[in-house]
Amino acid sequence: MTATVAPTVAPAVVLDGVTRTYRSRSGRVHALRGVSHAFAAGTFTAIMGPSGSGKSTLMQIAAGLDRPTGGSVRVAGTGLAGLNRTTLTKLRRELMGFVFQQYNLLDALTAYDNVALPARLAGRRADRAEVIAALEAVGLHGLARRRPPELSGGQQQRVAIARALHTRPAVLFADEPTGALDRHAGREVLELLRDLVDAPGVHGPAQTIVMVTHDPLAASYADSVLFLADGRVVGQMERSDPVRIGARMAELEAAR
Ligand SMILES: Nc1ncnc2c1ncn2[C@@H]1O[C@H](COP(=O)(O)OP(=O)(O)OP(=O)(O)O)[C@@H](O)[C@H]1O
Repeated sequence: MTATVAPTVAPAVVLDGVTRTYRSRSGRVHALRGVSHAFAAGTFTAIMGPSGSGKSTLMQIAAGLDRPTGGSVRVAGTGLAGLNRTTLTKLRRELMGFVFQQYNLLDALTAYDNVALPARLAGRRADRAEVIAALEAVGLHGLARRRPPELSGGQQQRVAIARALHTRPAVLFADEPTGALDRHAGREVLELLRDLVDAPGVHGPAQTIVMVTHDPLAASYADSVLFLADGRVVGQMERSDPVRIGARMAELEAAR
């Protein structure tokens, strides 16, 4: 009998024993105390935890925006340690996309030009078909000529997602992407993120997403939720509902 071996896909992001210590006036702050985790390619992970648990630090380090005090980070097979700033910036542009609570769009530019901007800043010509494809992927093709003030908050966030996707990143980092949106617009953005992982045929290869959030509803769209407390991973929950996720968060808050 032949054993069936599941195909192994290299993880998009691997953190191995990552520590981060900040020096402050009141002494040392251990923001991360040894975090190891592999974010599988083509999966959507939410990072949750009480305020100050290390979520932003983890995201910054995974994205090469900050360096760990100890341990290592690999993104799409490349170790970030020892890369100089220029190489790291290039790697970030090529491998990573970012979406934040604030959309960070330029009001003077159309949606199309906002999406094309990163390629232009990198000295490349933005491919028209690819920009349109990115806008189509977020459901905004018909609004390509509008400027951000002529779009709703949810539509603006979708432009920001299209801008992040345009470079076809190996991993999309999202920091509270629905934090500034009302519930309805927030759900639409979360459904879009979910679709990017579920429907690779429509949008290109299955997207890897790492999202920091305080919102159990947002986390319920992820394949798994990684819980942090006091700089450590204290649990992981496979795709779950907002009530269970919220209950786990309440336990962590109560234990502080
Ligand atoms: N630049 C810094 N200098 C000193 N301490 C810092 C710095 N950045 C973060 N910290 C500390 O590191 C710890 C983790 O912070 P971090 O911002 O990663 O937490 P978080 O889980 O993202 O919090 P929040 O949910 O409030 O955004 C906190 O105690 C914070 O005060």
